[in-house]
Amino acid sequence: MSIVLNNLTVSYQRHPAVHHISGRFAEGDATAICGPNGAGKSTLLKAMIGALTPDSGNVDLNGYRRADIAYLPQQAEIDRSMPVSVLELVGTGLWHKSGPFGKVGRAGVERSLAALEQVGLADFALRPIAALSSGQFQRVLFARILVQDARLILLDEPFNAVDAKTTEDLLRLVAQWRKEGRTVIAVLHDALQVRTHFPHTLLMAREVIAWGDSAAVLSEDNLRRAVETAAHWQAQAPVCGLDGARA
Ligand SMILES: Nc1ncnc2c1ncn2[C@@H]1O[C@H](COP(=O)(O)OP(=O)(O)OP(=O)(O)O)[C@@H](O)[C@H]1O
Repeated sequence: MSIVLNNLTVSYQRHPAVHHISGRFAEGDATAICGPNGAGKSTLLKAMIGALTPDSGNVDLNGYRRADIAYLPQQAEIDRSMPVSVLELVGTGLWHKSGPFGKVGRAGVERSLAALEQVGLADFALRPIAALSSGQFQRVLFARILVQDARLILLDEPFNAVDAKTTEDLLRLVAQWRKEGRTVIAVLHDALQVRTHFPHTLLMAREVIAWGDSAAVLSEDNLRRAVETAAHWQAQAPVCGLDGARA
């Protein structure tokens, strides 16, 4: 079962952010989505979860329902002033079982605590989420994905503003998800990370620049083409750096 993009176009106020993209994400595979700032990467993920409606084309989820998809937005999109504890936030990962206002129950609490243990934050359960550092908060969001137990995991820049140790720990979870046969799709800017942990890459600049084996896709030539394509509609366009840094 794979996820297929059929000639997908998604626009904001009729300006396409994703333009005629076709291709497929294989079941159980880990794919990175790379490209310059403003290339439409986040827009693509939002279209995949149904938060944005395509102007044309479609996303064929091949039977995945919304409850089968765990989606991690960019941290900047999450309101951390919400008065909820770490444990409560992790428990919302069970929403597809408990309903939006439902109680998670003892089993749910235990599952959430186990997930927090797995991300190294067992002692943080009762703290307010506002009191966490960026890296700790990202660990909590990964714990939420663990309890959600989704077949398809979409991550938008999951290691942004996260230190090396936390990134390493969270990448271990990604490796575990791959072993468990889950499909992982992550927007990333670090080419070294992509090559090491994600066998396939979609390099995009509104349209597909290249899609396939990560090492081949992240060639200097393709990265240059991504920047050039983006330069038509953007003054500045950083892209995956070959040295692993955000160029
Ligand atoms: N809510 C919105 N309303 C209008 N335009 C938007 C909106 N969100 C994104 N855009 C525009 O759509 C384009 C693609 O944005 P998107 O956030 O998908 O890119 P991205 O590749 O994820 O970028 P980045 O690497 O900077 O996160 C950009 O030109 C952006 O300005």
